[in-house]
Amino acid sequence: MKTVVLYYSRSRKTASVAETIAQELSADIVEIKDLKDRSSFFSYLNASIDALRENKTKISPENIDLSDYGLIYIGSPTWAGKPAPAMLSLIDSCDFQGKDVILFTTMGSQGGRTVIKRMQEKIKARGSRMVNFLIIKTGGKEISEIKEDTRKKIDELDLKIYGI
Ligand SMILES: Cc1cc2nc3c(=O)[nH]c(=O)nc-3n(C[C@H](O)[C@H](O)[C@H](O)COP(=O)(O)O)c2cc1C
Repeated sequence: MKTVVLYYSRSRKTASVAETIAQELSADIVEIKDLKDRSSFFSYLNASIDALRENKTKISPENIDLSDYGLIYIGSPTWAGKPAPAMLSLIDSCDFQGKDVILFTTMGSQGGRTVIKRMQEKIKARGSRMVNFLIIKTGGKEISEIKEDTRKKIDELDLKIYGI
């Protein structure tokens, strides 16, 4: 059973978690891009509003063929206690029927639980089940620390036993 890691990342923190997971688990990895420019400091407020309202956004790739995969990791940063719009848009556009899913989120300090809960509801409605989840705190941390924290979590949660 093949594993894939799908993620969105605005400032590369969720990307570093996703890359560590893919490396440790020898999984495929796909980055989802949000076609709305969210790079400037001023887009922060808009990004939070979009997340809070669960506004859809245009993404690339628009959807992903998951038929080769049995286990799917889905990762998003925490935005105003919600998943980033790119990941909710992706979940709505892919076929998750019968898949096992492990969700992960990064956050500065708080709100990760509600992100996991919301993504869990969304994937359940699309016919898959969450088998585990990870929340990684990134506030004040270097990328190397975030990667180390991710490796520790992978061991702690025994994530290598899934998808064998
Ligand atoms: C629009 C926006 C909203 C955010 N809201 C929260 C939040 O509610 N709680 C929190 O702990 N961090 C919040 N953060 C911080 C990010 O969740 C955190 O820095 C995350 O690791 C960034 O991931 P990324 O580098 O993959 O984009 C927010 C960041 C942005 C840009």
